[in-house]
Amino acid sequence: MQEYDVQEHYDVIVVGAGHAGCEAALAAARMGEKTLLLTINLDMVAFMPCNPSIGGPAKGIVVREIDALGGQMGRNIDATYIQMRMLNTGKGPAVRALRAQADKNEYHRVMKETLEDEPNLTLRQGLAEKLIVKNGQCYGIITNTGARYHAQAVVLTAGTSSRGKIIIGELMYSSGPNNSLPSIKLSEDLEQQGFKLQRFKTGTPPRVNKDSLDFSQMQEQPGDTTPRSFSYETAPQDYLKQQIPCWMTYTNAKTHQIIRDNLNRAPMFSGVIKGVGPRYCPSIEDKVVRFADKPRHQLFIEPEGKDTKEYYVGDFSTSMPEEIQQQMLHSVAGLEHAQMMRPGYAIEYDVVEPWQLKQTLETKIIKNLYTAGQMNGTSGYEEAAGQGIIAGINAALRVQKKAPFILKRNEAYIGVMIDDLVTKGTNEPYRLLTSRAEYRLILRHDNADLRLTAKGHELGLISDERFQRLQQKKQQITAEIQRLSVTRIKPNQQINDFLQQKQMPPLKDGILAADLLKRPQIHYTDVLQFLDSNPTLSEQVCEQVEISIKYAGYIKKEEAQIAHLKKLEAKKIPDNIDYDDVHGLATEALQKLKKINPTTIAQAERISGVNPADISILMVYIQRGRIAKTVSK
Ligand SMILES: Cc1cc2nc3c(=O)[nH]c(=O)nc-3n(C[C@H](O)[C@H](O)[C@H](O)COP(=O)(O)OP(=O)(O)OC[C@H]3O[C@@H](n4cnc5c(N)ncnc54)[C@H](O)[C@@H]3O)c2cc1C
Repeated sequence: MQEYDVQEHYDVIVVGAGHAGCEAALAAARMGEKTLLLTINLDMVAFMPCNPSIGGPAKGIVVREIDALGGQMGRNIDATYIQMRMLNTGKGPAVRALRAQADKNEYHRVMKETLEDEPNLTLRQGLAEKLIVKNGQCYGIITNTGARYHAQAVVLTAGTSSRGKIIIGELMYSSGPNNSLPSIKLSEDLEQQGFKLQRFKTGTPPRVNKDSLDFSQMQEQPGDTTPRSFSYETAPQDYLKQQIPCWMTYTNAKTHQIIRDNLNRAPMFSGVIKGVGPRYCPSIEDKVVRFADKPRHQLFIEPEGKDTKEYYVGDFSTSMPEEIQQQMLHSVAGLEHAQMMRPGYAIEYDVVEPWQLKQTLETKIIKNLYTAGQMNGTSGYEEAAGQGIIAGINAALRVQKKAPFILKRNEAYIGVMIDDLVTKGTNEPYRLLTSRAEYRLILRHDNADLRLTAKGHELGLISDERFQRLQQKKQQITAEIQRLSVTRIKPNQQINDFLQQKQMPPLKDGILAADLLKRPQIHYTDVLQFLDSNPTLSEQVCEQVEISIKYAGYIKKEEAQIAHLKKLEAKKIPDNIDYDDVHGLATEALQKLKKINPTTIAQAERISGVNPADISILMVYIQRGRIAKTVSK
């Protein structure tokens, strides 16, 4: 192919308009950089190849974090959802999670429109095959048509297309998701540049036609009657008025028998395919074998949109041959006559081993080259988008010659995820879980704006007006907490009757309003009835007041741990450290420290195989000033 230089000026190039690529490109463009977003197929922008839903435990928090930083995912799902539910409402605030069922085509269409409307952004169809690299620095990409695009920074977000291979029973062929073109040469080029790649796999269930389903045999899963939104910008009057229900049914002994009888025909299960699969989204074959004592597994039957009859059979992901998938479906209550519109399939793809990345998602091997999303070893739209916005921001900051932007573990789930990836690597598709965060009570769904909006504003991604609104909200929360902390409620008939109803002893002396609120089963709105002249506050402010007071003890504990972490984060490891010169390190610690090259003592501590004794040795070495010249990373 004859190559030619494209005569267009770009600062940042983003390859791939999936969930990571859309956020990366929008962030870079909104920060003022001329950005090219190049993708294999414009009809698959922000495409959801698996479950058409956004959010859920931990993932929903990431969507809010993206929104607080000025990203698009929250706004896009608010504009295109067909059902919204808050999960885990009976549990504590740390694990509550918003989840929305998306209209898959609308989600794609609205995101594409947003990209098209973005002033500094050029959206173009094309397949990137090679990087332009000189002296260890990336200057652009070359496409399959020979176009050479130049820029100062490049973000790769190739997703499951990276040397993708689709598997349906005995059928295997080279392909990206949903029969799209695979990205083969870019993978080969990355290997040639010295990157270590590994193979992961994932799967998706069959889709069925609504008209062939018997919903009378399923349980309805309606949306919440009190609507909510992911984005802090979505106004309540824009909430969807008529939600579409999802449905639930179960597998049974017959389904499991069909699966067991055909395990040798499921290559993803039988081991014919070597890629590592997602532990937290196992195929139905996996579940039947791993949990052999379970008589049934839940299946969620979910619409793919409001203008389509296609329904997604959730939790039924499979790589069985098509005919077996039919049999499996027909064994399930309500699906006896299900007409399969698309078979389920598995996909195997390449991943850049993420320890080769810095916390900014810039690669350690090639300067000005960033990678984000599924190609860094994660699984999920939200995980991809969370990395995308960070890579896009850092690419723009590099062009602007400004300091990088890193979210720490105590600041955001996005920070937890990236730190896990670059510090520990991953041997399987990485999914965010609330259990991965050590500061769960601080990294809540409801306070993402309080944690991150100021950062988004500083980066130029949040408007002054939105920032002012946040400042006002903060002031109202502080003032109300202060008021409840000094206002004493005197004992009287009204409060004692109330306490009796709650099976609590009556008040003898007065009680501070905040102390009353700290009691279990007592809410902020309960306390208000015993106070004079209450201020008019938004629901969001009331929620913060209640959580801040009720969980004050736990929050304080986490804050103390964070203070300790900050001390360790402040202890930088010089870039030019020669670990071979640090005597006494255990062999495993030496190898890992050389491989990961941590930037702080806190990060070094989190590397598995680096023990407290190694950390002490390292700290003494650094304190003694054995390093000739300190170069910041
Ligand atoms: C079959 C299947 C099942 C899945 N199941 C689950 C699941 O159960 N749970 C879960 O959490 N996640 C699942 N996922 C993963 C989910 O789809 C991804 O996590 C998410 O889409 C990743 O976003 P991304 O932006 O990183 O990549 P993608 O969404 O894959 O987007 C990558 C984009 O880059 C484009 N591209 C690739 N290479 C090039 C190139 N060389 N030049 C130009 N453009 C390029 C592609 O065309 C695509 O548009 C599944 C994915 C598939 C395909």
